[in-house]
Amino acid sequence: MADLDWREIVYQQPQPELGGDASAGYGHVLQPGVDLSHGVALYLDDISVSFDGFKALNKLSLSLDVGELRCIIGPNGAGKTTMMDVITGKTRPDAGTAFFGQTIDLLKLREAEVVAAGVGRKFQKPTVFEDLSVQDNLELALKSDKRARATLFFRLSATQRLRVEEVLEQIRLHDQAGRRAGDLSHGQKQWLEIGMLLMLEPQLLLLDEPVAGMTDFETDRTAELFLSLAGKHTLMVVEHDMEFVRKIADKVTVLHEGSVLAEGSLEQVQADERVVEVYLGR
Ligand SMILES: Nc1ncnc2c1ncn2[C@@H]1O[C@H](COP(=O)(O)OP(=O)(O)OP(=O)(O)O)[C@@H](O)[C@H]1O
Repeated sequence: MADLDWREIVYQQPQPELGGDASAGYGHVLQPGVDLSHGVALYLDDISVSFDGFKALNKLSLSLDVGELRCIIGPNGAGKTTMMDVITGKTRPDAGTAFFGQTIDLLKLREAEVVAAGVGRKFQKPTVFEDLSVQDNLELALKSDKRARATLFFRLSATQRLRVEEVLEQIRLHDQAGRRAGDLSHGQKQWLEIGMLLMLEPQLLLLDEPVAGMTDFETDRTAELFLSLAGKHTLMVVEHDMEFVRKIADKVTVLHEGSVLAEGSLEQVQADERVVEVYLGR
């Protein structure tokens, strides 16, 4: 026992009941990594969600490979936000299956548990702590993570500092570390919020309209950032800006009326008559 690193002991713990009580203490938060051994990061099958009889999702099936950067497009009301709500535990579907990796049944987890399992979600509007510096925002993200709190307890502050530096480089705000977050541009705030998610080292990142309101320069920088994150993380990007999608997309999924209408390269889906009809018909 004495030869073992404490962190190894923690992360090798047997799988706790993932559907267990979020307040159950460290037994709950010390989850082993998501099992990505079969190359699938996210698996949704036959998901349906109804709001007062209206089907926001209608037998939606979709899967993302590990490290993939998937763009999700579709007209207003297609069900994109609802799909992210299902993945993150905000909305429970009436039917269907949703797995994160091989073993984590997302439909049994609460929102905080989904985050702890390694799913980060970025909403459209940036929500950084405006009065804190860029660096403090990143540190705060780490401190709010229960896994990190466990490591803090064991004084791994050097590791944390290193992580902050790494993320500052990734989001290209290293020369802005001491700046008040409220004084950043809109795009920089978005990057900072993405950085706050990255502090928790999520396997899967869900990004909702990340370039809305950005300048062309910021949009290009965001494309570079996402391309650099792909491979290390699995990314699901919901976006209406087709120029941005063109810059980053490998595979594109088109949602319409709560189901997958088409899937393929951007060129393939844009050439699909059903897709053209859905967009032009509005
Ligand atoms: N809580 C709710 N109650 C009732 N209807 C809802 C609710 N949430 C979503 N809807 C409806 O479900 C459908 C899908 O909405 P959703 O927000 O998922 O679409 P979307 O593809 O994200 O659209 P947008 O591109 O406009 O953000 C819409 O018709 C919406 O009005």
